[in-house]
Amino acid sequence: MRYGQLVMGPAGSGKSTYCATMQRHGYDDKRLIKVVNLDPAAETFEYQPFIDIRDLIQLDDAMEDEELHYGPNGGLVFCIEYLLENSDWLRNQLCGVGDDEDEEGVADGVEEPDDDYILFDMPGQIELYTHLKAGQQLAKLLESWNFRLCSVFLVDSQFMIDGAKFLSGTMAALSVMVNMELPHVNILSKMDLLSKTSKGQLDKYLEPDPQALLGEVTNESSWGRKYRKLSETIGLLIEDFSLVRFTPLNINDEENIADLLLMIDNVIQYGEDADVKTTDFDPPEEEDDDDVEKYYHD
Ligand SMILES: Nc1nc2c(ncn2[C@@H]2O[C@H](COP(=O)(O)OP(=O)(O)OP(=O)(O)O)[C@@H](O)[C@H]2O)c(=O)[nH]1
Ligand SMILES: [Mg+2]
Repeated sequence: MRYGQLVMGPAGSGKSTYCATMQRHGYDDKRLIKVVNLDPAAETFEYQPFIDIRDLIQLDDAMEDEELHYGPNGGLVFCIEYLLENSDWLRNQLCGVGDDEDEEGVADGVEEPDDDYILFDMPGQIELYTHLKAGQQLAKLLESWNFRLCSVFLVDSQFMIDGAKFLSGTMAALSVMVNMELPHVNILSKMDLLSKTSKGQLDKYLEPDPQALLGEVTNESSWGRKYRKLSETIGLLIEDFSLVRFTPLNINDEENIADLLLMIDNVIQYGEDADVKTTDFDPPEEEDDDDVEKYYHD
């Protein structure tokens, strides 16, 4: 089994910084956390990439191509689709097969390494995860290569300190959750940049009281007043089903980083395999009640 976090979020929300922070935290803990850069437009980052999509395709390739003629946004989507079409390349890289061996296709005999822990630093093109299928296809591909995955969705905390923004950030997180169909963790990034007052404002939303929150949303603008009932219903829905929760991250606070990593480890059941009991006794047919009872009891 291998473990992976798909690190997603809007442009500039702190994805690459999060990956670098986790990798450094891992080093300090003598734990190897690899990072794969899947952003073809990335220029610099502070982590050591284990694999870099730019070795396969760069955004400029898609934009400068005479036939494709993409702008930056369409170009980015094209690059990710190109990666999915050339998934052999990614699989070879993930299995540590060098480029010169690629010619022979994916080496069928190549074993996937065990216990790898990999963060996938994704592009800030939110539609890849909210409604396009590319994000989900990548997840399915990785799962077929033995990865146990979790979505990690970052939202900049500076954009979450009033009711209307909080509601729209929450809806974005919800659409990623629904579209990706993976265990999901939301992070409020850049907490170190919030003033004391803003932190206080944010606290109110972290344990949301929809009435207080929506009172604010709905009084703010004429739109808010007009659609008061709609906003209230959305707020109550999120509250009732505990659909969306955010965990704050201050990258200067080691304890905060450690707690967050532990939480995500639990979500992907990293390190728990030793406790998983398996059985080679096939579940019996439903009709035989005694056998069914014995199986589950055992
Ligand atoms: N102070 C502070 N700055 C941060 C933090 N996270 C990111 N930044 C800054 O915010 C900017 C964007 O951060 P990135 O990590 O590149 O964000 P990203 O989500 O990878 O951006 P794209 O890949 O362009 O979508 C950079 O200038 C970072 O230094 C944080 O936790 N604290
Ligand atoms: Mg980035």
